[in-house]
Amino acid sequence: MEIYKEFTFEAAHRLPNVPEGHKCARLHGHSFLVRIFIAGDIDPQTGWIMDFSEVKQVFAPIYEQLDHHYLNDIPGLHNPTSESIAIWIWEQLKPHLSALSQVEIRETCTSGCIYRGE
Ligand SMILES: Nc1nc2c(c(=O)[nH]1)N=C([C@H](O)[C@H](O)COP(=O)(O)OP(=O)(O)OP(=O)(O)O)CN2
Ligand SMILES: [Zn+2]
Repeated sequence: MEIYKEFTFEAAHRLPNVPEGHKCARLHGHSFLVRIFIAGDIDPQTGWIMDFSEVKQVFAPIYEQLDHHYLNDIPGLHNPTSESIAIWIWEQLKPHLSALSQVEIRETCTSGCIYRGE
């Protein structure tokens, strides 16, 4: 079974590698949505896979780096596409959350990506 915890953060970015004239080369912002998925078995004692608040606690320092920041300034996010952000979050989170199974990013209401570590 999988559980997820959802977060939203506000951030600005621009995409430096898009073709000339592409709208995303210009500075703009999004209300990003992040879903952190955890896979595992239900503990018969607690009745849960993991406490949602534990996911929140582990994600907190990563969240602080993202919320109300200019993403291009963050080391490792010089080209902050949804894909790069998902991989960046995965690489920071996985060492602290071994049951992490998926990171989902939604950049707009209609656009996003899912990363499962490969
Ligand atoms: N594969 C990706 N494509 C695009 C990314 C990305 O991260 N990965 N990012 C962007 C821009 O950041 C843009 O802000 C979001 O894209 P888009 O869906 O085109 O935004 P719109 O709100 O304008 O979408 P409409 O459906 O056209 O209204 C671009 N591409
Ligand atoms: Zn954008």
